[in-house]
Amino acid sequence: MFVKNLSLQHFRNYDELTLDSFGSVNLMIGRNAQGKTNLLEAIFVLALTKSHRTSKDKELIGFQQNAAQLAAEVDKKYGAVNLELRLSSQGKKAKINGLEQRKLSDFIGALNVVMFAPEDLEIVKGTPGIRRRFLDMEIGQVTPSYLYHLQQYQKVLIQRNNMLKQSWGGGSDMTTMLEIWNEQLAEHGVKIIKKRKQFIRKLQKWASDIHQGITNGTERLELIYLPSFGEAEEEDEAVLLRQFMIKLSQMKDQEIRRGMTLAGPHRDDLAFYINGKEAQVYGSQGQQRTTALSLKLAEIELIHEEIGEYPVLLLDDVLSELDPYRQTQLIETFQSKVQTFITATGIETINAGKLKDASIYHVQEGQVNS
Ligand SMILES: Nc1ncnc2c1ncn2[C@@H]1O[C@H](COP(=O)(O)OP(=O)(O)OP(=O)(O)O)[C@@H](O)[C@H]1O
Repeated sequence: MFVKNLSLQHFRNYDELTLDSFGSVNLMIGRNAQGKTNLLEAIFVLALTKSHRTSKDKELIGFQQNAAQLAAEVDKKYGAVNLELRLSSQGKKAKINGLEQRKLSDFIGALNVVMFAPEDLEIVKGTPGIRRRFLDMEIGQVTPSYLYHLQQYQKVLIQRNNMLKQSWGGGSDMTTMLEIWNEQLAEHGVKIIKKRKQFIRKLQKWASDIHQGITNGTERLELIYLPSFGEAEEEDEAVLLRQFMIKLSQMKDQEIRRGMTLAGPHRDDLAFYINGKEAQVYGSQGQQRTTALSLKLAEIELIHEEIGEYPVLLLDDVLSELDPYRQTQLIETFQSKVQTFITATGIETINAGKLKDASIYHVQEGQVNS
């Protein structure tokens, strides 16, 4: 997959911008707060209709503006596609080749990206919610139906939680309503859990190989899914459905007392183990960073395996954070097979000698010069 060009209107600090003829490796150089990350973010938003760093679309729209427009032409295995996305307070409008898409999930996946940014360390170190967001974003990119089930699940979850909060005292009316919600929750929840398990199993395969390579064979990385019920290995939908329903009925009294849903994919987590020890608890900062890097590199391979072509790689301010060995390892992974966009404050901060034929862009106060 190859992003040929990008145009932005009222996106972050870009009033009007058109960049043509991107190369295989594109280096965005500039001082802090000039708009380098905003460029990578724009490509990310065109892929997922969401930012990697904020859930508030309003922040993406230029100050004093009502709407932002993003567009790019992407070369894919089966031809070129034109992507357009408009963000405004009324919502999002997405077009592929000029045709408006009824559902955003029909737009997501036309462009695939893998973003690696300093905050990805939080996938290893941070709260379970960050890991679930990581899983949801990554699976959603390659499996649009996952996003549908996620949306439906979240709707049911809100309604079910509202009912639990209203504390009807657990009478028979409530029991009947709960049973209806339970069925809907489990129907969508099971699809989400199954996909997450499959994704983690495949990601584990790539990530552990890559991690071994980066650490010269000294570290064995394992990814372990921590479901809120049942066994991590169970992937049979009928079994999962039964287990989910049983768990919900076991938790009923506790849920009424606490006024919230206590089992389901919204309570799942993912753990990383290095040589048998949990990285979040025992890993050094360096090991946690390498784990995040292995995950991202694994994603590149996984997307390739799933859709038959490589995603676009977005490296935001990360090369300078890696030691020369890891930088080289990373560069060798993407060089000549994955189109890459890299931000850095100065060319001297990265091992530019290893980068072949990089196109260089200078970013200053929302203006870009090549
Ligand atoms: N909605 C917005 N409208 C206008 N400008 C914005 C908006 N959001 C952020 N900015 C501006 O964008 C700039 C930050 O851009 P960006 O995050 O791309 O920085 P950067 O060049 O990657 O810097 P660093 O190297 O520090 O990460 C800031 O000047 C900020 O004021």
